[in-house]
Amino acid sequence: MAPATIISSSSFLSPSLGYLFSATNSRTGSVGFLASAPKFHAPNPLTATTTSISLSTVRKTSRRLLQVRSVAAPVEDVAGFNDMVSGTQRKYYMLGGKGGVGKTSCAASLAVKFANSGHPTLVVSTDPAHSLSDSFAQDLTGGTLVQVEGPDCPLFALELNPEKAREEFRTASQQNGGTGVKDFMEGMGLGMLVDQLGELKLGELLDTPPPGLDEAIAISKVRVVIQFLESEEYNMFTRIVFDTAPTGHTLRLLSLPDFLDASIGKILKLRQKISSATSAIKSVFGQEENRQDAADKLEKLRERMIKVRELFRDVDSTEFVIVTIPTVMAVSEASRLRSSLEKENVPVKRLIVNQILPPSVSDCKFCAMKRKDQMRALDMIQDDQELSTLRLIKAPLVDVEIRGVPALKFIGDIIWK
Ligand SMILES: Nc1ncnc2c1ncn2[C@@H]1O[C@H](COP(=O)(O)OP(=O)(O)OP(=O)(O)O)[C@@H](O)[C@H]1O
Repeated sequence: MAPATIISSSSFLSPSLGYLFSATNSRTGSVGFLASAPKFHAPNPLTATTTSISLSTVRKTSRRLLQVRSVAAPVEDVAGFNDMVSGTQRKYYMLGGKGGVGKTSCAASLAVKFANSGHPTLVVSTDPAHSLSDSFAQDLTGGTLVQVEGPDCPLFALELNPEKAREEFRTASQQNGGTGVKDFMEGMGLGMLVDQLGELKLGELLDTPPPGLDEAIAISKVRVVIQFLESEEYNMFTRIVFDTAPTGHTLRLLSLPDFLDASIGKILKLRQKISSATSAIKSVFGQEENRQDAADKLEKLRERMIKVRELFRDVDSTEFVIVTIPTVMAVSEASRLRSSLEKENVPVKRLIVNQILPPSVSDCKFCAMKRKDQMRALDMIQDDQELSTLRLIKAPLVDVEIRGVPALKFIGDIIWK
């Protein structure tokens, strides 16, 4: 058998995890890692067997591997990271998939990698069940930008709070002293049309929003944040990474801008029709200002929705990265997600298959079974017409919890090459 070439290696000292070490073998694709000072177990990258070695040996080996890398090895371009990192124009990456597959870990590690590659980066969570704080091991709650400590370049994080955004939207849509959709509609001069508008489900939309609206509002808030970032003070961000909610939420979110645009468009048209006829009466009752204000707010919401839709579909600046794990269920969901994204014209180029069992020469019965299942799921991807055309990024299951910037850098260096 031809000797393996070590093509990459990395190491870091994590306060909570001890000294971690990784090396990738170009022949087997195996990733060896995990060591905890002063003695630890690490798979030997050359033989894929586990050896007990000391920290100083790891340091020496690590140095040697880095030398090998810098002298002989071409950098593997599995994820096409060079392409992702090149250029200083702003790019948006949305990571999404089934619940629990590792979306947050992949999004956070990408953000760290961008920041360490020289891009001032913002990572935003639109998942109502945020885990960015857990992932970065730092309190990022509160709905405002928080700087993440550790990366070379500025990295900021934002956990959007849909509840808060909905409250703000609700307040904005209410008339003086009024509550709920009826007053809002009356404020729009559309009180008498509430019944006819039932078909537009506006009442439902505002009083009991369908799942996904929270996120749409949150995303529209993102747009506001982005506009804010576009101000001189914040125009430094060149990469924005979104950690999205699980598939169902995200799909509804992607189709919502169209739905809202159409609904709001119809409402505004109706309002226009009746406004000239009733303006005299309205001014007698002194409500014209409020009505105009409500109409302006609705129009602004519509404009934001259009911008969100454009953002989702702009091939030059935006990409949706699907994250999955090698199980039949997760792959099937990833396939459906790709197909739905395609229908929505959302650009997708990459698929991460996360938590793949690293190679081993001595599988236990459980691992052997698990590996077989994973192989089946990976074969499924090859045969799937939605997924087989995507750039496949295989990420190993690591034996530590991916928490904190050093751990994210570690996994990021494996995934994003
Ligand atoms: N490659 C991996 N190896 C080992 N553990 C992993 C890997 N990827 C993710 N994990 C772990 O799996 C758990 C879930 O990961 P993560 O929070 O990133 O998933 P998620 O898809 O964002 O979840 P949710 O849908 O709940 O938001 C975390 O504990 C994370 O550390």
